[in-house]
Amino acid sequence: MSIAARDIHFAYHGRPVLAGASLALAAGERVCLLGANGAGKSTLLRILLGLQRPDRGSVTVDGTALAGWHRRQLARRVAYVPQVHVAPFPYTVRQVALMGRLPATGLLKAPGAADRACVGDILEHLGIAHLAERAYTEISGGERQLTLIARALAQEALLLVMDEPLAGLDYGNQVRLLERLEGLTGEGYGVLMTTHDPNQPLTGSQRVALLIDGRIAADGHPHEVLTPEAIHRLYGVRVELLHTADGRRLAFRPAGRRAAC
Ligand SMILES: Nc1ncnc2c1ncn2[C@@H]1O[C@H](COP(=O)(O)OP(=O)(O)OP(=O)(O)O)[C@@H](O)[C@H]1O
Repeated sequence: MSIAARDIHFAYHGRPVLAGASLALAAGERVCLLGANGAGKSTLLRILLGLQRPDRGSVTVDGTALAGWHRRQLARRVAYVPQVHVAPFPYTVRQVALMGRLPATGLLKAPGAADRACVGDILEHLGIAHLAERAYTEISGGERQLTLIARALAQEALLLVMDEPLAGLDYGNQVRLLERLEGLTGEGYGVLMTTHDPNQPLTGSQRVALLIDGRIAADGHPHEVLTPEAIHRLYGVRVELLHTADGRRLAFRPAGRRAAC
């Protein structure tokens, strides 16, 4: 299963944002999309999901143009995990996750026993079963992110598109969420996520794509794509790459800084 955007052009009110961007995601891989603020990452994700129509270019799911998919069929292949938001009503975690069953049950039917069992299994699998009856408005940002992932998994989609899933999470929750995402890709899910931290794809991502000047300027293994030169092109800052004693890539840090003892 795969989703692919090819040669996407898009402008808001005549102001170009995307100018020939191409990006694909297949089941079983984790891809990080990096780009400066305003580069067009969220716009590209929305176009991939069919939430915004490109001015030019095509998006296909399993080789078929988005327009050829029924909305409900598509929802069972590709799921969107938005940035953590506060829900207007205090739905419980279980109710939020159950919303993911809508494409399967239809709007007019209440979820049945099989839907409830499916959601129960997913909450268990993601380690948040103990939160099932808690209000979504009264749990932490990390727990909300996991609840939104549970909703996406309940959709039965194999491809997950996530807009800055790590934003606002403390370090512990970032590590735990990344471990969960790694587990999901190991189970065959495809994960496309945006991030602002160039260190994050150094662990666990199979691919990283750089969105610069409206195009994907590089797309490949993080070790090949993420260089100090690439970080300079992306963000306009000079960095150096730190290595472990045995030569593995560890992290970027601003160039010229002395290490703390
Ligand atoms: N609805 C809109 N109407 C007009 N301009 C928009 C709209 N949404 C986004 N833009 C503009 O399009 C550009 C790309 O926005 P987008 O949100 O896709 O970037 P981004 O890379 O996700 O940014 P960030 O990292 O800051 O979230 C920005 O300059 C933004 O101001």
